[in-house]
Amino acid sequence: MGNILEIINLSKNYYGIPALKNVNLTVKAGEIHGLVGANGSGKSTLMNILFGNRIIRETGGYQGQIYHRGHLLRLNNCAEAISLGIGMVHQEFALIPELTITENIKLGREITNKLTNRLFGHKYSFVDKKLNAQSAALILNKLGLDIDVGLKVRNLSTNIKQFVEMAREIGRQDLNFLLLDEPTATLNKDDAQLLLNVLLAMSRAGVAILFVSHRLEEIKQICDRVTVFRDGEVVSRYNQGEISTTNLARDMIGHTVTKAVAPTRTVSNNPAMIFKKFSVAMPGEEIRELDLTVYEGEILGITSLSGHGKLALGYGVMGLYPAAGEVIYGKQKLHRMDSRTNILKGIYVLPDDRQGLGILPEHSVADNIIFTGNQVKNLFSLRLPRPFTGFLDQQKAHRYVTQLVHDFEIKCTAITQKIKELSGGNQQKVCIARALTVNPKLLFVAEPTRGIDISAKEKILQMLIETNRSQQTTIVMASSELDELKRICDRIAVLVEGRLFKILSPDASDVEFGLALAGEENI
Ligand SMILES: Nc1ncnc2c1ncn2[C@@H]1O[C@H](COP(=O)(O)OP(=O)(O)OP(=O)(O)O)[C@@H](O)[C@H]1O
Repeated sequence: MGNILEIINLSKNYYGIPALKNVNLTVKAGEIHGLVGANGSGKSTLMNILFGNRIIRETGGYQGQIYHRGHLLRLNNCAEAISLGIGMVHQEFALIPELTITENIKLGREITNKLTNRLFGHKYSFVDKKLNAQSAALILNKLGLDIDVGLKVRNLSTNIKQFVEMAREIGRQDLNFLLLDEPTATLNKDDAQLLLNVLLAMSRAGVAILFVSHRLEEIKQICDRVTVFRDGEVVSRYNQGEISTTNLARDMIGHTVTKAVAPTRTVSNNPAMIFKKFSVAMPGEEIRELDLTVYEGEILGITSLSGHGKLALGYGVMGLYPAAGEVIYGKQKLHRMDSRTNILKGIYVLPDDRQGLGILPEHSVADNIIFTGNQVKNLFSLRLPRPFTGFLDQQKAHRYVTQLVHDFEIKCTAITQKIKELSGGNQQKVCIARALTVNPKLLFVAEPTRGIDISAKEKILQMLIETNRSQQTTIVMASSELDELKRICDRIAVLVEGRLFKILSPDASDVEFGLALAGEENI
């Protein structure tokens, strides 16, 4: 089969710092080609070049040649890529928040009304809302999602947004080359499998796919070939049959990875937080009348299928979506679901929506790490008498941030670098560093290892365990990564349709979890 894509000696610098060095790569028609590498190794940069993303031109372009179906590719913008049949599913979503799910999926290729087509021509015809909605719902059904397609994207959870992004691309008839930047990062195994099946079907239909994932098992399962990046260079390449997750991990990280595991123990039965008939109206991810007790000092896992509520609990407590019911924290009822009030009480929520809620994009890595700790607890302020309070202790902040950047292996040119210039995984590490800086009594984390490479993932899990054990921080971890939950949690709550279905021990088998996630009792 011929090459859809041929890349010759591709290099890219950002402000003189190399992100890609002499990359050579081919992708054949109908091939699924995996791309793996540690955080900051250049994967998204390559994808952005291939999709004509303007950040590439704004930062000085690239060197080397790219051929798409035999023609030299020189893209000025993403619209040109789309017109050539290239599609992209972004790591950080590229959806229009104010439009509905249908409008996002059908944008630019709406089905128009037959009668007005005949009267005014296609260009001036009315959009057939009903048919568009039916078609969007059908595409989402292929991905296993049953949702009201009239909902605005602004209010959706990250995993539902991921389905919408994917649906927008698979609904295209003209697609010949699809770029996927971690499309399964927000999905649990079952949801991810549905998506992988769709990718396999697309490849059988001749679409070439470049597939970035930190889940090496997925790479092994569906890729015809895989290329490994380290520090912007190709370090190895494997054909299907030769792909082993151990080799991929070794090549991309350069060392072996030790898995974080928390020894089992008995936790206190003092409640840290009690939810009584607690509901959160997060569209597509609602929690309905949840009764749940979180115990002091435990790590409680929360999992569910996509759209069944696992992400909404922390958002509800912080008042980011309308909530109803009762929450008792310690011995007192929480009267206000409000971020600042609750942070002062020792509650902190690390959201999964990094771009929307997690980072201050125009600020430095250092500012992002110390921001909440300093704003709310004055952790880095000079201890001066009034009225001289509020000045930053630069040295203390510098020492602290430098240490965390080292411990978390955050890849940045300096702690003064703007966070928006970091790779996605490195931004996520900064968000976690900020949460741990606040040293909360009760920490809600949602998808903490999303987009994180296999080495840093274990470091983050280890840090959560250490914070829990040494600071007695109670942790509620919402995740689609069952394996991670099983390794670090004391108990795991399974939600079905926004309600607590079951609480399982981390030792429960995958079959028991599978049944619970599907809302079925053990036989
Ligand atoms: N806009 C930018 N300005 C400056 N440097 C950037 C910019 N975007 C990316 N970089 C740098 O280029 C390098 C490669 O980043 P890239 O996002 O391509 O990595 P990645 O392999 O996709 O990582 P991840 O797995 O974390 O998504 C990183 O060192 C990053 O800091």
